[in-house]
Amino acid sequence: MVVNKLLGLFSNDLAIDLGTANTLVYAKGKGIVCSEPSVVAVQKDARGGKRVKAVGRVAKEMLGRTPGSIVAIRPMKDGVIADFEITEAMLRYFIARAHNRRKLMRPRIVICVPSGITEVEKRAVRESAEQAGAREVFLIEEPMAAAIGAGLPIAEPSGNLIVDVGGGTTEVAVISLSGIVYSESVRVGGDKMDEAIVQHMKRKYNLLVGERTAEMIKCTIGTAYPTDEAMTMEVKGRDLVAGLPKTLEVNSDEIRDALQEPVNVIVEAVRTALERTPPELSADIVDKGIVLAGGGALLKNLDILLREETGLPVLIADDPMSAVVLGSGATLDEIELLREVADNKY
Ligand SMILES: Nc1ncnc2c1ncn2[C@@H]1O[C@H](COP(=O)(O)OP(=O)(O)OP(=O)(O)O)[C@@H](O)[C@H]1O
Repeated sequence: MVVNKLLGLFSNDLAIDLGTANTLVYAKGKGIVCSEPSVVAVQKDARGGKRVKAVGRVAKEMLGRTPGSIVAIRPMKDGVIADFEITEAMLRYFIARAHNRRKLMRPRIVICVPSGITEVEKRAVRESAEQAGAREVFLIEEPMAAAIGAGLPIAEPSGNLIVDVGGGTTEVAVISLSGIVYSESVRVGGDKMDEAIVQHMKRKYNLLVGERTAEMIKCTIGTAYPTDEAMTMEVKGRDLVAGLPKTLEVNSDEIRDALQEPVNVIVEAVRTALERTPPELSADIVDKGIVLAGGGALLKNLDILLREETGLPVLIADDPMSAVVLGSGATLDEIELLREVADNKY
């Protein structure tokens, strides 16, 4: 135990939740050392070359606010790498940050990937991490990491249903005996909810709002199921007819209607998982209920809606946004667990 602790102190192994919305890094022996939006601001020069100007929170501030020569990019889209080069630059930056920019031995890295991604996409993630300096790369499927991070007894011969609602994807998985018995990944998550709010503002008010404003509306007054009292907030955007900045008030009922379509896709994915779960494991889930993780789990009353729709108890993980990185971080301390749950097809 003491030896393990000491090894942890000197090791530079990392676990990374490379998410569509946020990237979290866990360093062995230290815990979460970095949690930043997955955004990179790139400056283009006259010859078409690209230079990374900012990464993370600073780059997210620039989204939708950049002059012509700078672009703020989200290199991950729908849970997968949309821009390989920028993802690699982002990973390199986060790895350096996690190590306080000290050049140490090349780390062993555990990276979480959505369960629905193809072998080609997996190879892209693996190569990105290798290019960014990893000595050895292990891939773990997000719902497995989320289940470990949420403290579910994944190794027991008993069914656990985990729903991880991220920015780009929602992963629904039934886990038993350290394996995924059934999984469903839909490319709908927080981003699609933001898009639905942008569309609603355009359609109903002729008001153009940016994705950051839409996200703020969702996090402030967005709900999946009616609340006791309606909430309101002021929203600023650009009037599409007059072309001028405008402020107006929106309420939680209309935002709930706007969110209905993406939220229903999530509910349907959970229903499908329940229908396809082997009966013995279904019986376990009836007792233990559904566990929600990922930032989308924080959408108000999503747990209540799922409870109404399935008749099952629904719990939200203690720290839903960190569940995936905490779960993958835990595998750095338990090499046996890592070998059991990692995708070792390479
Ligand atoms: N209070 C809140 N209410 C609703 N949504 C929220 C809240 N807080 C965060 N979110 C949403 O959670 C999403 C980010 O969650 P998370 O960090 O788990 O995703 P990710 O891991 O980056 O994505 P993916 O798993 O798809 O790769 C964003 O869409 C964000 O807007």
